[in-house]
Amino acid sequence: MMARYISKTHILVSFAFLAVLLGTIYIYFYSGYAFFTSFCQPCADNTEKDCPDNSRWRIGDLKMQTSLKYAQPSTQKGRTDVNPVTNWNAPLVWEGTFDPVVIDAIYKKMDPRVAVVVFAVGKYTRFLKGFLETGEKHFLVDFRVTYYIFTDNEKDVPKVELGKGRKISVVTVPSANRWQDVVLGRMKWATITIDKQIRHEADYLFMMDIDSVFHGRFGAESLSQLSAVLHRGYYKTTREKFPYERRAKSRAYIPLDEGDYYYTAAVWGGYLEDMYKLVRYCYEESEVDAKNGIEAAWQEESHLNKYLLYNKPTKVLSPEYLWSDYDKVPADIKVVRISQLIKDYKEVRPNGGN
Ligand SMILES: CC(=O)N[C@H]1[C@@H](OP(=O)(O)OP(=O)(O)OC[C@H]2O[C@@H](n3ccc(=O)[nH]c3=O)[C@H](O)[C@@H]2O)O[C@H](CO)[C@H](O)[C@@H]1O
Ligand SMILES: [Mn+2]
Repeated sequence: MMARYISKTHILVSFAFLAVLLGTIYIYFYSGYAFFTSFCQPCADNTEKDCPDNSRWRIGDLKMQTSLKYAQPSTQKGRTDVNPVTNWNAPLVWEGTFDPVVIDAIYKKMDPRVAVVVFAVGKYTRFLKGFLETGEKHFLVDFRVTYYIFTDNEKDVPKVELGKGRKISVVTVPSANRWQDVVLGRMKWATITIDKQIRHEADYLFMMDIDSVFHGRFGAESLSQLSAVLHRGYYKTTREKFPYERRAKSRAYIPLDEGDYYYTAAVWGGYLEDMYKLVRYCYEESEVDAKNGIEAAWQEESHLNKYLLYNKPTKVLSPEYLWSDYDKVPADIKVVRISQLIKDYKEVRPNGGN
């Protein structure tokens, strides 16, 4: 009787042990596989050796030191003239929706390596000095920043004094005859260079136009997995007026009755691998368009807007994060953090036009 009882228990325990063992083996292999595919998939040649672990830096616990002094946040008072949240519950960042003291205290603990990709091809090298000098005053001050300057003219890259932990890295790219080829070429050369170099050196990446000057704080409040900026020209416009690509033949096509916002392609940022995926998407989609004999209305900006409609950004930045000297500053823009310069399009671009 006792022997039979023991053997029953024994069998049960053995089964349980076997189940746990098989489960563990399955989870180990399955999640190992999922992990492998999730971070190696974005690599161009899909080989393991070219896939460094860029999951190291993530916006993590929002920890802050003790004894930091700052104004108490209110549950009642805040911006009421603008909407500080999207309908998918992501922050929409405006002056007055964050406390720089708190944000800096939190994000400096995380200390990401930030890459800024800018192109200065042809006559656009003239914008480098102003961009870099003002960037040093206002852009992620005290953070680790590397400006990747893509140019066809290395000798026109100015010497600019950089803060501690900040660098310039020059990448040579070919000249172009059409400005459209430069703006679309950005997606191609950025894809290649992120793949080869930048992903080994950075955790976070911004893509920016060079024809701009910083005027105010552009800080860690802008960081998230994927952050996009509202285009200053369309942030109060109904969706059918957005300058999305409207021809169904293009991969960037968006129908008139769809759309959240119109985002600019002149400032966008995110975790390195998320940005890599998006930059590469814009490159590949524009290649498909080219094969079909079409170029999207606003080049990579059209593809970017298509992507962000169906893959929502985790933070939306107000037009404070890219204004333009062409436009008067309205009352709801309390701070112009960075602004596009007025330029003579005909003179500065290889094939004129705007
Ligand atoms: C505010 C905004 O929405 N900007 C977009 C708008 O820019 P813009 O009209 O401001 O275009 P742009 O002339 O600044 O060109 C975009 C960027 O490409 C680079 N560049 C361009 C031409 C050239 O000969 N050499 C050179 O280096 C440079 O970094 C420049 O800042 O339309 C472009 C093309 O559709 C892009 O989508 C821009 O992001
Ligand atoms: Mn521009």
